[in-house]
Amino acid sequence: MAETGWEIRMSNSRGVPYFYNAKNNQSSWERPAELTDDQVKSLPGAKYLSGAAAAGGGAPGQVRASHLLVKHSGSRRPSSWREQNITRSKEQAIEILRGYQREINGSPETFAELAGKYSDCNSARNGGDLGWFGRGQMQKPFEDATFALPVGGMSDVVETDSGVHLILRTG
Ligand SMILES: N=C(N)NCCC[C@H](NC(=O)[C@@H]1CCC/C1=C/[C@H](COP(=O)(O)O)NC=O)C(N)=O
Repeated sequence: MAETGWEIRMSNSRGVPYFYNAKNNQSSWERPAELTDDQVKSLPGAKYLSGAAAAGGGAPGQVRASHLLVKHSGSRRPSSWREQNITRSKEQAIEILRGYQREINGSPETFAELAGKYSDCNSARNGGDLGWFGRGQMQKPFEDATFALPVGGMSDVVETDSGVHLILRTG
């Protein structure tokens, strides 16, 4: 809990984040006026905030996305925080990712939770959030898939040299 007592929780009923203060048991759909941008971004649960709310939006032409990456033996770096030496085949990686895709079933909250547990990218610590990026920053298949999604949209399986991904566009 941050020193202010505020944290961000996901409302199951509405499927959107809200602000909760455990110190005085106060909750609010709107961002508390006393919190600065930096304070909001570092609150517990900030990963649930949409792009605009969490990081004050990106520059024009930028998008924001989260991803769930499953690496395989052919990945450019077949190692991650989860597994020192990744030996699964690409086919196995796709099968595993399809399992997560079924469990996510279109829910951004479940996406963030599964990415946080299973993604082979360090962004797992932020529920898969990669922040804002423009064209030319990510590998092309990932960039094209993200820019083709509507905000809130989820990709099918996308392949890059890193492995296989599910992408959720958040901004
Ligand atoms: N701007 C942000 N937040 N970070 C820089 C991203 C650099 C970019 N990365 C990617 O394209 C892969 C695929 C999509 C996400 C991503 C994440 C990779 C995946 O893991 P790795 O294959 O590296 O072990 N981990 C970090 O880079 C690149 N041009 O290589």
